[in-house]
Order: sequence, then structure tokens, then C-alpha cells
Amino acid sequence: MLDEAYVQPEPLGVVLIIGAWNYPFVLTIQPLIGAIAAGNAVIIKPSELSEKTAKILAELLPQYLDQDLYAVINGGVKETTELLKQRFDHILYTGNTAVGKIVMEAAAKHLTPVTLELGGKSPCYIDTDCDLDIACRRITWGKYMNCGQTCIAPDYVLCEPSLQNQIVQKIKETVKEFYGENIKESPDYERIINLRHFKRILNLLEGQKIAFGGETDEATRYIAPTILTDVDPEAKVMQEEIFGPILPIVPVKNADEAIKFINSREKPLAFYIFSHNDKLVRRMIDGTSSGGVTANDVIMHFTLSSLPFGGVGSSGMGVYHGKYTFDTFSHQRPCLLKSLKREGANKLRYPPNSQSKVDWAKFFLLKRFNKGKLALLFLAFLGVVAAVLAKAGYY
Ligand SMILES: NC(=O)C1=CN([C@@H]2O[C@H](COP(=O)(O)OP(=O)(O)OC[C@H]3O[C@@H](n4cnc5c(N)ncnc54)[C@H](O)[C@@H]3O)[C@@H](O)[C@H]2O)C=CC1
Ligand SMILES: CC(C)=CCC/C(C)=C/CC/C(C)=C/C(=O)O
Repeated sequence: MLDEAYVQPEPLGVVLIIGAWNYPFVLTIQPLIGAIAAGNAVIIKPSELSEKTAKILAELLPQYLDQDLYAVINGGVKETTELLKQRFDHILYTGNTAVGKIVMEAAAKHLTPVTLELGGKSPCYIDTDCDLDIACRRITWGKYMNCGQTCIAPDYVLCEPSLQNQIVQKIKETVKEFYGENIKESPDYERIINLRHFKRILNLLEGQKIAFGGETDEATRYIAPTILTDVDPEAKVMQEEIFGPILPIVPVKNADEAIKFINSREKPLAFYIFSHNDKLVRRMIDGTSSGGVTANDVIMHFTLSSLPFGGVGSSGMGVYHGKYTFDTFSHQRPCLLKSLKREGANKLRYPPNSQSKVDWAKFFLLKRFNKGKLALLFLAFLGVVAAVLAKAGYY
């Protein structure tokens, strides 16, 4: 009661931030800000796939930040492998799950803690009790933004069979509203990052029923906003994160079947539920697990600095954003400042032991006491009075 106890965050030391290509600026700068705020030195390793952003980061950062403390190192697998041999005090990695394991293995050699911001197949459940126009507009935005290359894009839709055709129709209308008649010409519709990813996504379309879209152009790595219907849960497109503008719809009987479906797979990075029914929304949140959730919208939980962002299970570990970034890059050091006075109260813990000391210890530590011993209670009351007097300066 008389001691001072507090938590003092302290910098971890040198932090390594490895970014991915899909939002190459935000995925390095956002963690960098928190790492600096927490007092660390930082090395940034942007993705080599988004080479122009990597180059500009290496040019710009030294102009604004202390070069001894903040460095940009550019390179691919070879350079990153070499970098990972060094000892860091924390590593924040954003990218795919397979490389996440490599990063964690390298970090383990130095007992370095990691934050792994990985991916996964984020499901989107659309209830029958829902404003389909609004739901489909929001899903269209989140799915086709950056050509589907967003870690928390809704990967696939689960809904009752009766909704399927209406959803296709409404997304089709919204695509026209967003990108016009000629999507290819729209300045707002992006392209696939490289040929390897273009071919990977095309491969996922094989044998599927295309209800909308499906047009592609290898020369410009264009893939039209595409919807697949009646998709078999065992299909290739349902086995890996799509990370492209393809939206499979998997019909389910009801919300319970959707919950079972989600729980039978790896834990996703995000989960989206569209329904007017608040109870159903809560039930689906309680019945599943995912990195984050947005109800009646997509992506938006990412934008709140008051919420921690991160995955769970195979979609990652650890969180950042806002104050959570500061906490991730800090050691929360518990400090107890005692005085060398009042040794009498401390005698309780020193040998020789006795039943009376045990009773006192239980009273103070476990807040458990023998009801018969009212005197004990009285003594505790006196203790509180003494503490108050001491704080007030009478002691
Ligand atoms: N949880 C999140 O916040 C985010 C997760 N992602 C996920 O990232 C994935 C897409 O990114 P990737 O294609 O992985 O990006 P990527 O190919 O840019 O790789 C990510 C980083 O890992 C490094 N890297 C690649 N291979 C490596 C190796 N063998 N050893 C060491 N380092 C290596 C790269 O140089 C790069 O800096 C998706 O699964 C997506 O969902 C993407 C953005 C945000
Ligand atoms: C309100 C508004 C314009 C939000 C922008 C949302 C946005 C672009 C989110 C991107 C999220 C992100 C960085 C995902 C990722 O890392 O893959």
C-alpha cells in the first residue's frame, strides 16, 4: 500500500521491419513510426517486388531521419536471408505465411521476438436479413480495390443459395458504377503486380463457373473483376489466399453452416458479416476466430488506430497500429519502488515461519481470511488508516 508500482515502457533496441509489395509505403512507414516513438533504432527492408517504392524509400528516408539510427536496406531473398542472420531485438514481418515461418526460424536463433503480419482467406457472410445493395457496394469496394491484392480483402462469400444470383447482379452493377463500361480504361482499376502472380490467379479460375468477368490480358496483367458461383469448397480457388480480383461464392444452408465452414479452416486475418440482425452478428463473432472483424462493411477495422491490427493462428501473431505499435516495440518493464523503512511489515515473509504468518500472508496476498478472526479484520483496518496517515504526511 505504501510502495510505488508502475510500468515503464523501454525501447527494445534495434528493430527490423520487412515489408510486402501490396501496400509498400504504408506497410513499412506505419510500423516505423511506432518503432521510432518507442525509442528504437530501425532497419527497413521494403519488398523488392515493388521496386520503385523501395528505391524511393531508400532515397527519401535519409533526407529526413538520422542515418545512424534509421536505415533502409534494399534487396531480395539473398539480402534478406543475410540480414536475418544478424541479431535484432524485434522483427516485424509482413508477407506470406511460408516466408513468415522462415523469418520466425531465423529469429528463434537469437531468441528475437517477432510480429508476423500474414495473410489468409478472409470469409464474408451475407445474411438474408440484409440490405443487399449496400452490402454488395461495400464488398465490391473492398474486394476489387488494388485489384484484390489486399491482405484483408474479402476472399470469398458465404450465403444461402437464394441470394447468389442477386449478389452477382448487384456487384456487377456496382463494378459498372465504380469503373465504367470499359474497366480496362478506368484509372481507378489496378493491375496484377507481376506475371508470376498473374498466372497463379489465372490457374485458380480453371474449371470454375464464371458468373461475371473472367476477361484477362497477359500483356498488361489485367484481370477483370470476376465472380464465381456454386464454388465447391474443395476447389483450388478455395485452398489458397486468392490475392486477386476473383470472388468465389460458396452456398451454405444458414449461418450455423457458415460458422462450421469457417472453423474447419485455418484462422483468417479478417471476417466480415452483413446482417441487420445484431444478435446474429454477435453469435457469428462468438462462434468463430479471426485476426479482426468488421460487421456490415469490409476493410474498415484496419483504419481505426484505436483497434489493434494483426492475425491469429496461421494469419499471424502480434498486433500493431496506433498505441499498439508503440507497445509492440517496447518492453513493458514493471518497476516497484520500495522504501528501506517499515521493516516490521516485511517480517511476515522472513523465517522462522508460523501458522499466524501464513494466515497473515493469505489475508494480504489471497484476500482470504478466517471469518472467526475478526481481530484480523480490525488490524487490517488499522493498517489502512496507517497507510492513509502515512500518505498524508503524519507518519
Ligand atoms: N497481415 C498484414 O498486415 C498483411 C499481410 N499481407 C500478406 O502478404 C502476402 C503477400 O505478400 P508476399 O507475396 O509474401 O510479399 P513479398 O514477396 O513482398 O514478400 C514479403 C517480404 O519477404 C521477403 N522475402 C521473400 N522471400 C523471402 C525469403 N525466402 N527469406 C526472407 N525474406 C523473404 C521479401 O523480400 C519481402 O520484403 C499475402 O499473403 C498477404 O495477405 C500483405 C499485406 C499486409
Ligand atoms: C477509408 C479509406 C479510404 C480506407 C483505405 C483503406 C485501405 C486502402 C486499406 C489498405 C489496407 C492495407 C494496407 C491492407 C494490406 O496491407 O494489405
